[in-house]
Amino acid sequence: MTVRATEHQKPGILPAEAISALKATGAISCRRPLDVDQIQPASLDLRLGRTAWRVRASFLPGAGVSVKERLADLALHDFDLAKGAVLETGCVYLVELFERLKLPFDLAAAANPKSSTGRLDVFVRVITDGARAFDTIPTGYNGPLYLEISPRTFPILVRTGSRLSQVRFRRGVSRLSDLELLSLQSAECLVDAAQPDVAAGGIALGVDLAGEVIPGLQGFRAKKHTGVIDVDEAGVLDVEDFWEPIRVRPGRTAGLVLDPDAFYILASREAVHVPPDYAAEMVPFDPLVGEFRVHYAGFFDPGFGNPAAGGRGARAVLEVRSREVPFILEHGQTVGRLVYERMAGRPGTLYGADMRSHYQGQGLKLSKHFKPVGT
Ligand SMILES: Nc1ccn([C@H]2C[C@H](O)[C@@H](COP(=O)(O)OP(=O)(O)OP(=O)(O)O)O2)c(=O)n1
Repeated sequence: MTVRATEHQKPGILPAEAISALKATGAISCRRPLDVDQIQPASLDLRLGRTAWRVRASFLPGAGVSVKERLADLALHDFDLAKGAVLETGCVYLVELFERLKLPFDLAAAANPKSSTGRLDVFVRVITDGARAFDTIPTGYNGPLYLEISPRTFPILVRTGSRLSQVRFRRGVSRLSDLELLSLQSAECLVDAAQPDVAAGGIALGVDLAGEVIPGLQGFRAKKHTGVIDVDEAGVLDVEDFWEPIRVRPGRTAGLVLDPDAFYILASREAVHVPPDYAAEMVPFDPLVGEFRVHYAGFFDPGFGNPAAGGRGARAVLEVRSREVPFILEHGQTVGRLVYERMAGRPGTLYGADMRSHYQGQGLKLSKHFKPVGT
């Protein structure tokens, strides 16, 4: 007898409704009730708990060792986040999250910084007890979650309940092959490129350095020695206090020399679209191209850029840093790949259908903390 797979049993990324069901069955538990908007179309935002530890260095506990055991050696001091605290650049902090997981044996989870966190150049990664890899929570994991936080450019003000990271739940294998990706590209136009480049399970994204998104503007370079950014306050900061605009120089080749000490916000040349039954993730274009790194935050929600959810194709935001040496980026150069995965079911609310979505239909967009510029 064949049993018809229900939405909650099908392979794929779990939609909001199935994430709610995990909460109901105790696979997700929290020390305080979920915030109303904490479950997103294909992910759950994770909240900072009360205590932060400043640690000597980033670490992975390794098999059989708990994070608390490692903290006994590595913590320099701890402090309370209840009334808010500033996390300084160049330091590594660890915070226990409110959410705990007790995953069934057919469900794994993967964490990623929220887009707003990546756009501020705050490096965050989830670790678990016994972890041998960051941001990876294996099937059957039963235990607490911790967030490593390391602000790179701006000092940030965080508090208990701040949401810097998010987690997706995945059943089985749901990634599209190159062939499936090509056929979805012709049916749905995932990336509006004249000649889409599909390889290694991803579709290539290039960088716009010709000022096609906001005329005359290539992007933004972060200023140094700035004030503090409150991660929970949207739309309040003046762009010029934190960013220098990088302008296109008429008559010059559209390129940009990346300074290894600087952080840049750029936009993809192509508009991106995620159909409602899929979720996407931006991955580095080629790990062998080690000169620069694009993006820390790579989850793209079902409905991003989709007409059904008020989008009309939206640019991906590229968070870019050069590594050891200055590196020249050229207009249109491939900087990342979007991989697409099937959803286990279509989420009831798509990204952008809700007024709280900050980046639907975006052009070259800084994080939500800044007053809007351009598009
Ligand atoms: N490098 C990236 C990563 C993501 N996104 C887009 C696709 C996502 O669907 C959208 C929102 O991502 P998050 O949910 O991570 O962002 P926030 O939670 O910070 O924003 P919001 O408050 O709008 O949910 O941003 C992007 O343009 N460029």
